[in-house]
Amino acid sequence: MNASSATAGDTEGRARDEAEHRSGFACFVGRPNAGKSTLTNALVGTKVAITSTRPQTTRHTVRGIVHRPEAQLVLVDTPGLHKPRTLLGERLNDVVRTTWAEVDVIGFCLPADQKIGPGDRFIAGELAELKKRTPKVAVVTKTDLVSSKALAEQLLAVDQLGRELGIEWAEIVPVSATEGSQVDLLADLLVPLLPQGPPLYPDGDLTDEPEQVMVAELIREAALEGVRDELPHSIAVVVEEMVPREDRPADRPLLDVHANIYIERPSQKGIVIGPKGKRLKEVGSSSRRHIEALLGTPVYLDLHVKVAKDWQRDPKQLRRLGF
Ligand SMILES: Nc1nc2c(ncn2[C@@H]2O[C@H](COP(=O)(O)OP(=O)(O)OP(=O)(O)O)[C@@H](O)[C@H]2O)c(=O)[nH]1
Repeated sequence: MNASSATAGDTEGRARDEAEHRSGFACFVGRPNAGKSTLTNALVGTKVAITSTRPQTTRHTVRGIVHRPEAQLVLVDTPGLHKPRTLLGERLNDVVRTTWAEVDVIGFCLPADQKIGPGDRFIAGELAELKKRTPKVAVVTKTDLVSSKALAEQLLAVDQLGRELGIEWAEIVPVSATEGSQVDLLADLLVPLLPQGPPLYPDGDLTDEPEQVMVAELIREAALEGVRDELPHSIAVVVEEMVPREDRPADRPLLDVHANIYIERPSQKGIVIGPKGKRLKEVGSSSRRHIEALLGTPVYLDLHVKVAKDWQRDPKQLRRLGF
């Protein structure tokens, strides 16, 4: 084979590869605590979405990106859809619906260890109403927590739920995100449901969430650890500034991060700060470690606690806090 025919063959091969490449957006929906964030992390292979044992901790739409030679799957992680009680709750549900309308495939997460309940039916009902014919994959999560008999029953129940509501599942996939079981299989099954197209993001990108938002989420996650049950929904974090410290030697950089933790009532200040500032210090040092790991640079973290009175019910404050 001479040089020119080899080149022509290569070009053809590349054109064929590009024609077969698939790319698109997927989102996981499901009731709070269904395991959506953990699954996103397991698929992407790094900590991009915030997980916690508390429900409704994912406020921002975080994208994780799964890179495959033949496909790129962009995961959009939404807050849990739930019956709204406050203005914030309504806004969150709007975010969820807007996301659903934009993605190429929806993964509906149902935990294997809990019977299908009203929360799941509420979401399934909304999915059935979706006008666009977006493929829906039922993902039965946390399979490590149940016996194979219980899992089989749950898979049947999910199938039945689809029949009742007129949803045609493209697939029903059992996974365990914490054990990494069937996670790759799920990606394999999602890819063919994406439209053909070139990669949407540069190779190697894991998320396009602005760094400041991710840093704020890491601080909020740390601030939520071990606090009273009513507090989580009252905390918002805004990173005001991230600037490299001047006059540092090139081999010893330092990034100054200034962030505010907002609470709703003055009475909550003590909970966040703790006796003699002990809790706030812990929040600072634990989130700083995560931020340094995320950004790959030493960080000086300057944290302040501020009261934004009843921010969840105030449209102006919600906008300022990024909702
Ligand atoms: N045993 C087990 N636990 C899991 C698995 N996936 C998630 N969890 C746990 O379930 C809890 C909730 O998981 P998340 O991923 O935060 O759930 P989520 O659906 O994103 O929750 P929201 O942000 O509230 O909507 C956490 O304590 C996870 O560690 C799994 O595969 N196995």
